[in-house]
Amino acid sequence: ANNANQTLYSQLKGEQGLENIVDSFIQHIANDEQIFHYFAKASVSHFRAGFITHLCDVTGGPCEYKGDNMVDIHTGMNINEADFNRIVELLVKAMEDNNISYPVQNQVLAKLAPHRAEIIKR
Ligand code: HEM
Repeated sequence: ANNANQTLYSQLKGEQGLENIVDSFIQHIANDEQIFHYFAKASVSHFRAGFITHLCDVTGGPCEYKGDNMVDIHTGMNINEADFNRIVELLVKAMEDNNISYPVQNQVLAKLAPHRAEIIKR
C-alpha cells in the first residue's frame, strides 16, 4: 500500500503525533547552545501551541493557524542562515525520535522551506 492519498497530517499520526514531535523539538531546543538563547524569554506554552497549530495547518490537518504571521513573529530576532538550518536539524531529530519515515520528514521540510525568507535576517 502507498500513502499517496493520506494527508501528511495523518502520516505524522495526527494531533497526538504532532504534540509528541513538538515536545521533542522543544527538548532539543532547550538543550542546544546555538539556539536556546532565542527562546530564553519566550513563553514555551505559547510557542508549543502555535507551532503545533501551524504544523497541523500546513500538513493538511483540521486546524487553522491564526497566530501572528512568520515575519512579525521573527522580526527583531536577526536569525541567520546557520541558525535557521540548525532549527531544521532539531525538527528532524524530533521527527526521528518519533519514528517518522524519511519521505514523510522530507515532505514536512518542503512545507516549511517556503517560510525561510520570511524568517531569516528580519
Ligand atoms: C521553518 C522555520 C520556522 C517556522 C515555521 C516557525 C514558526 C513559528 C511559530 C508558528 C511560532 C509561534 C508563534 C505564535 O503562535 O505566536 C514561532 C515562534 C518563535 N520562533 Fe519560530 N519558526 C521557524 C524558525 C525559527 C528559527 C530559525 C528561530 C530561531 C533560531 C525561531 C525562533 C522563534 C522564537 C524565539 C519564537 C517564540 C517567540 C515568542 O513567543 O516570544 N523560529 N515560530
